[in-house]
Formats: sequence, structure tokens, C-alpha cells
Amino acid sequence: MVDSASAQHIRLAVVAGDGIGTEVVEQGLLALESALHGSGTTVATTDFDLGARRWHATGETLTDTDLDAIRAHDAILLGAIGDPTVPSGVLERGLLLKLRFALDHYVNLRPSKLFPGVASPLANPGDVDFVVVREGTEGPYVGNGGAIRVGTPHEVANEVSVNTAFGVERVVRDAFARAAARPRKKLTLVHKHNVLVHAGHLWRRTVEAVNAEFPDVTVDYLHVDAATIFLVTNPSRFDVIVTDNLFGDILTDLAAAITGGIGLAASANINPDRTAPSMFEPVHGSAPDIAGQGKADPTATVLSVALLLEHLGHTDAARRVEAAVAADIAERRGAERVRSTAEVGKDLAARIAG
Ligand SMILES: NC(=O)C1=CN([C@@H]2O[C@H](COP(=O)(O)OP(=O)(O)OC[C@H]3O[C@@H](n4cnc5c(N)ncnc54)[C@H](O)[C@@H]3O)[C@@H](O)[C@H]2O)C=CC1
Ligand SMILES: CC(C)CC(=O)C(=O)O
Ligand SMILES: [Mg+2]
Repeated sequence: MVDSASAQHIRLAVVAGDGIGTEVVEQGLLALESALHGSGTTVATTDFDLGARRWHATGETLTDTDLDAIRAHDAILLGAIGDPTVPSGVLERGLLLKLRFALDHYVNLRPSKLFPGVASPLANPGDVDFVVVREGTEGPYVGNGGAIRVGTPHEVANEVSVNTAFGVERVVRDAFARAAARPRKKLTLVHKHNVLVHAGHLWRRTVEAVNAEFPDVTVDYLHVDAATIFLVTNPSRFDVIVTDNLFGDILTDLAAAITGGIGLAASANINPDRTAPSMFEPVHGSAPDIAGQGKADPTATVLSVALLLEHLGHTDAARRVEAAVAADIAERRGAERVRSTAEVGKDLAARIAG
């Protein structure tokens, strides 16, 4: 199928990672191949052996050499990182977050859409179609902390959230631009400025200041605890949400749950300045409880491939992937048989091919 984007050669770094990461990435790559078939655009993939296996074998998570090699690509497709045999945090911090920070993925974009036919746990979900713009390089995830007297009754453990005017402003501006480009033009800042007064007020002031550049955008504010209420009772009130790294992480698992489950939730870690490749991955983790059983839904990864295609200018191909997913999802409800990861991937690839 011919795409509107001019033919490209895409150098794709593939980090399948741990657990179900390897299973879903395989299906994501099938979808990508199917979406670009006949377009003249070619894809050359480089597999990066990163994750638990590598750590056990070498003690390495992500070396400078790995990073340099990854930088030489146009985009990254990532499955999931994290394994119960590795101390919690080693791979998540030393690999996943390191990639996001080093490649300056300051916009962590997480769309939430209730596809027609999808069963939501909400009785009356309404028309749910919003996007969370989660800050991706700051907040409590930067590793600014420490603990003293560890393991004693007098232990003190700190995890300091870092919020810079530079970092907040650039992600807020991106969120405003996204809101301005959407029909409803509404931006909701989610924070907790009644308690987190230093960071919260920086976010609030920044949103107020940048709003002057986007006068068409209506601004709303919710404390994060209240936001969890409205995500369940009235999710259609949201259009674009902008929030920090931690709140965005939590809210997007909830957003996934109300829109059909974590197996459908896609994300993009975007470097808007294009100084390094952006990274596309499902919202979910490595799901050790179902790993290796062919039970993982690869749809989130396939939808992440749509975000990747869009980012690289292959808009038509991205729309075809989304349409294939929508059509597949519409037929899932009441289906007699649960399909395996590979079967869903194969069906999606066939639908994309048309
Ligand atoms: N981006 C990433 O690589 C992420 C990594 N993690 C890591 O993954 C590991 C497991 O974390 P959890 O908190 O259990 O979160 P998780 O997202 O891996 O799993 C939560 C629940 O959702 C289910 N699930 C997840 N993806 C699914 C899919 N595609 N299809 C069907 N069911 C699916 C799992 O079976 C599990 O019951 C940890 O090491 C964690 O740090 C967690 C979140 C994101
Ligand atoms: C494992 C964390 C570092 C990341 C996470 O949960 C996420 O980005 O959704
Ligand atoms: Mg998460």
C-alpha cells in the first residue's frame, strides 16, 4: 500500500527486554512490516540484548556503547523491562529510565481511547478519548534520594522529586500544542499543589504562563486524588492531561483499565527536538505472571507501532494500523475462543495488509 510519506529507510532499534516483552515485540514487528509493505519504505532492525539475561551474564544494564549504538537509529521499539530474578529497580532504573533520560524523552505520550465494542468496567463510560502527556525525564524518578540507617528501626529513606522550570515548561508547552490541535482544546493539569507546594506551584504557574500563548485552550486543574475519581466516574471530561512523571505513571494504568485493559494501552517516549530517537512501547510491564504462556495481548505494542509510524511521518500507515486494531477489537466481545499472543498478532497483521 502506498503511503503519503516519502519512502524512507527506517533504522529501528529493538529492545524486546524481559518477560512478555519478547512476545509482544515480535507481533509489533509483524504489524510494522505489514503496514509498510509495498510502500517503498524499508526497515532495518537491530536487536539489543538488554534486560535480565544480559544482567545475569555480565552485570551490565545499559552501557555507553549500547547507548551510542541506539542513538544511531531512527526510533526504538521496546517491549518491557523488569524481571523477578533481578533486584527491583536495577533494570527499571539502570535500563528503562536511563534510556528515557539519556535520550531526552521528555514527552511520555499515553493516549486513552475506548474503542467501540470494548468492554469497560465502567457502567456508562461515555465517549472516552483523551491523551496523557506525562513528563518523562524529571520528578521523583530521577534517582535523587538515598537512605540512611538502612534496615534499622531508624531508617530514613528519601526520594526527592526534581522539577525544573526548563523541564516543566517544555512539557507543558508540548501539551498545550497537542490540546490546541484537538477539537475540544482542553488541558487538565493534574498535580497536588495543595500539599506539594514547591513543585505543584511551579507546575501551576507554568501552565498559567504558557496558556497566554494558547488562548483557545481551556485550562482545568485537578488534584491527583480527585483526578482518579473523575477517571472512573466521568472520564469523558478529559481531553489532554499534563502531569508529572509519577502521577502520569499511575494515572495511565488506571486509564488503561477503564478503556479495555492494560493489554491495549500504547505509549510513546518522545524527544520532540529529535536530538535522539524516540521510543515506542506498551504501557504495561513484563508481566512475569503470564510470561512465556502466549497469553499476553500484543495490541498495546501494535498500537505503539502506530505511534511510531506517525512520529516518522507515515500517517496513512499509522491510521491503517489503528483501523485494523479497532476492527479486531470490535469482534473480540463475546468471541468463543481466546486467541494466543501470536494469533492476535497474525490476525492484526492480516487486517493491516487489508
Ligand atoms: N515499561 C516497562 O518496561 C515497565 C516495566 N514494569 C516492570 O514489569 C514488571 C512487572 O510489573 P507489574 O507491576 O506486574 O506490571 P505489569 O504491567 O507487568 O502487569 C500488571 C498486570 O497486567 C497484566 N498484563 C500486563 N501486560 C499485559 C498484556 N499485554 N496482556 C495481558 N495482560 C497483561 C499482567 O499479567 C499483570 O497481571 C516489574 O519488574 C516492573 O518494574 C512495569 C511497568 C512498565
Ligand atoms: C517501570 C517504571 C520505570 C516505568 C513504568 O511503570 C511506566 O513507565 O509505566
Ligand atoms: Mg507504569
